[in-house]
Amino acid sequence: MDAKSLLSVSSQNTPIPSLLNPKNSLSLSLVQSRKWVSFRTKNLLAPQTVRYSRRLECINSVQKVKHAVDEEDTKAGIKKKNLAVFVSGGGSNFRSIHDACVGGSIHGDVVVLVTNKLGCGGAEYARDKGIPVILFPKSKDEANGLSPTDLVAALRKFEVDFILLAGYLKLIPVELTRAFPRSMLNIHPSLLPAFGGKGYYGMKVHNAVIASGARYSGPTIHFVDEHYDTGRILAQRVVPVLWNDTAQDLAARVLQEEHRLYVEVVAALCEERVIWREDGVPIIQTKENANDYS
Ligand SMILES: Nc1nc2c(c(=O)[nH]1)N[C@@H](CN(C=O)c1ccc(C(=O)N[C@@H](CCC(=O)O)C(=O)O)cc1)CN2
Ligand SMILES: NCC(=O)N[C@@H]1O[C@H](COP(=O)([O-])[O-])[C@@H](O)[C@H]1O
Repeated sequence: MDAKSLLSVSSQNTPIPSLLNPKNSLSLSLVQSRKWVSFRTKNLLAPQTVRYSRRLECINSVQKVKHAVDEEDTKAGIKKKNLAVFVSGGGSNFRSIHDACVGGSIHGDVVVLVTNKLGCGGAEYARDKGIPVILFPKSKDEANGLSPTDLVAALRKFEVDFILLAGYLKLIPVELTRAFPRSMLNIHPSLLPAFGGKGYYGMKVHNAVIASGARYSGPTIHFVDEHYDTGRILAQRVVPVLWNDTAQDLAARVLQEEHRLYVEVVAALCEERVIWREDGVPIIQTKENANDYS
């Protein structure tokens, strides 16, 4: 079945997640599994799809177009990275990262979205952008969710390089942390290790910070291990906590900084500028000076 017929097939909501995976180009495979959640194709002409439709139109000179696409896929000899984003809520960090990928400031593509809430804002945004959505984990009210081993297999099929947790509220099982060593990040809305761990998510974090009288807060981005919020810290930003701040005021100030920080850090990750110090602490090589780290 060639790509064009796959495109028409997808309009019947048949899942063809690999369609948007740049690695599959014209030899697209149809994923025959009732467990995939298909994506809406109404806005299939999202930027990355326009690039593929150009490839479809130039089928007779695929070598020239493919070469052009390959140039887009490598930057200074570095392969473009495939990203999986995990969300449970509105997905504003996911949108920031996706926008940065489309705009080119992140040398990556969001190839799949994973969520435990199919109706959340992040999943809706993904479907509107033609990004495949996977339900994880299985639960009593979402029986169609994937098991950890099925999820690892699905992420391998998408050739995912990095996993980015962005407001995902379930514990990532050890099957995933072992399958993606030093390749999974999470963003947390406090200066870890303070105000982290089980029970610390969303507004609960900001309420605790305000109640503690802390004068500073801010986002932390860390690698993910098998426990909540204990992985190696990669980046932090500090924002002030004002004397008359409500938890909502603080949440908004931290979230604004999250959007900036996550895009900066994922850009460094995709450009292979994350280095591991001998003591196991990850650091970021600055874009401007290869001898300077943050
Ligand atoms: N293995 C890991 N999994 C996850 C991590 C991690 O560091 N390692 N980070 C979290 C994100 N997170 C904080 O950044 C976090 C999310 C949720 C919770 C929590 O207490 N969840 C509740 C359930 C909430 C719900 O279902 O609505 C709970 O487990 O009781 C703490 C921290 C993502 N996964
Ligand atoms: N402990 C995890 C946690 O609390 N994560 C937080 O959830 C929010 C998700 O917002 P978003 O869905 O708009 O990106 C963000 O503030 C993120 O730091």
